Amino acid sequence: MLDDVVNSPSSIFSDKRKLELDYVPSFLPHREDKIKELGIIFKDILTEGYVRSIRALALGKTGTGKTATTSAFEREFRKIAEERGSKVTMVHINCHKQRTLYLISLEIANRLKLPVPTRGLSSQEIFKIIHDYLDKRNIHLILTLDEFNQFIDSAPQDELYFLARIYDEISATTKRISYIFIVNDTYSLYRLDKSIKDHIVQRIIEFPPYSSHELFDILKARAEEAFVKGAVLDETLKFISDIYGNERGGSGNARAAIETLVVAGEIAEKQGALMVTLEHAKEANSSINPEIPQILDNLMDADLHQLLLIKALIQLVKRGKSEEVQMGVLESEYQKLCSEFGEEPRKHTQVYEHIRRLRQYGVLNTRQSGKGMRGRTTLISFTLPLDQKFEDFVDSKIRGRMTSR
Ligand SMILES: Nc1ncnc2c1ncn2[C@@H]1O[C@H](COP(=O)(O)OP(=O)(O)OP(=O)(O)O)[C@@H](O)[C@H]1O
Repeated sequence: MLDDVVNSPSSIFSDKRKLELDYVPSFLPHREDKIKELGIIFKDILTEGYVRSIRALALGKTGTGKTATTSAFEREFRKIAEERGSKVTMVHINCHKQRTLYLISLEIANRLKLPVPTRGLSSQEIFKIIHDYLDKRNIHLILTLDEFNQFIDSAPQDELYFLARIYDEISATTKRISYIFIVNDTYSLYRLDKSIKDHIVQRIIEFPPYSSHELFDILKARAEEAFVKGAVLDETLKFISDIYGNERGGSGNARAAIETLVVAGEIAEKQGALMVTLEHAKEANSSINPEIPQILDNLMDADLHQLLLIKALIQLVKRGKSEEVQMGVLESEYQKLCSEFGEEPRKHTQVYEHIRRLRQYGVLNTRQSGKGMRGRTTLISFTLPLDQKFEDFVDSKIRGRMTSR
């Protein structure tokens, strides 16, 4: 153990990349059964002559391992297919990034290295080209659509219809495209028309929030990969997993737990300590997790523009007399803030969508103004008390988003 400590360039971290959010470890504690479930659902695709399109729905709250698990499944399934000589390819798309059917279709073509003209074709036509390509080469595609609720919430009905009922549009003997839809709340699904829902909600794999002991195992495995051997005490991991453990009122979010561990490690490193102790974890927790753990937890993933909207609201509330701010006022403050940060402000509909999302996260309240005000307008306020810690938290997240570009 001393060898490791002395020879490592950092006395704390041995490989910090292993703590990055998009890193998928080779072993996922408490999710191996979900990988198996996916394997059972998709195994028929490996059989020569299989003609059907399979649909699985991964459902669970934020940080419950949906992305990591489906990515691990894709990696393992690809390997098995290769060993068996079956032609299966996987494309994992985040609907938060590829927000329209057109962008999704282009991204699939791009990942398959399929040249398609970027102008002049509709998304439906691009899908047809993709299907022909798969057909000619006898390939099955498993398309994972991550954060699919974003697509449900923003896509026009006809695009949703096309995606879900693709084989009404493309006539094919062998249905080459199967899906994994990833969704973090059922609210969007309930709103779907039955004619679409039945093609999406077929086989559901649930991802429950993690309990404390599950989070402990996740953190332990991750600490072994990313930290110098013995640098993180078990009591440190236990403290963090108890904060987020679902049965103790926490969110059961592994992302937030890992992020707390990273900050604790950084504090320890800055202090020149050889170990990440309970005190470091406590300090990390209070710096990133003040009074309202669940809300801040949700904000861990917030988009830069959601954070800028929050900052704009903070400024207005601090400046103004009222806790509630009109939508239009917030929007123009946000636009000013964007120009200070050199960011292109988002359009009204997207701003609206961000506000809706922040309301879902529990950060904001919205209500329609009563009769007293000219016309009806949306009034927006914070659900949590404004304090310096919260402001600092938002500022640090904005800095983080700006520097990670
Ligand atoms: N069982 C697990 N073992 C190891 N790491 C995990 C596990 N579950 C989640 N993680 C890690 O926690 C973080 C969040 O997980 P992931 O992104 O898969 O969650 P998610 O359910 O897709 O969340 P969201 O709905 O917010 O996208 C990632 O860094 C992931 O590697």
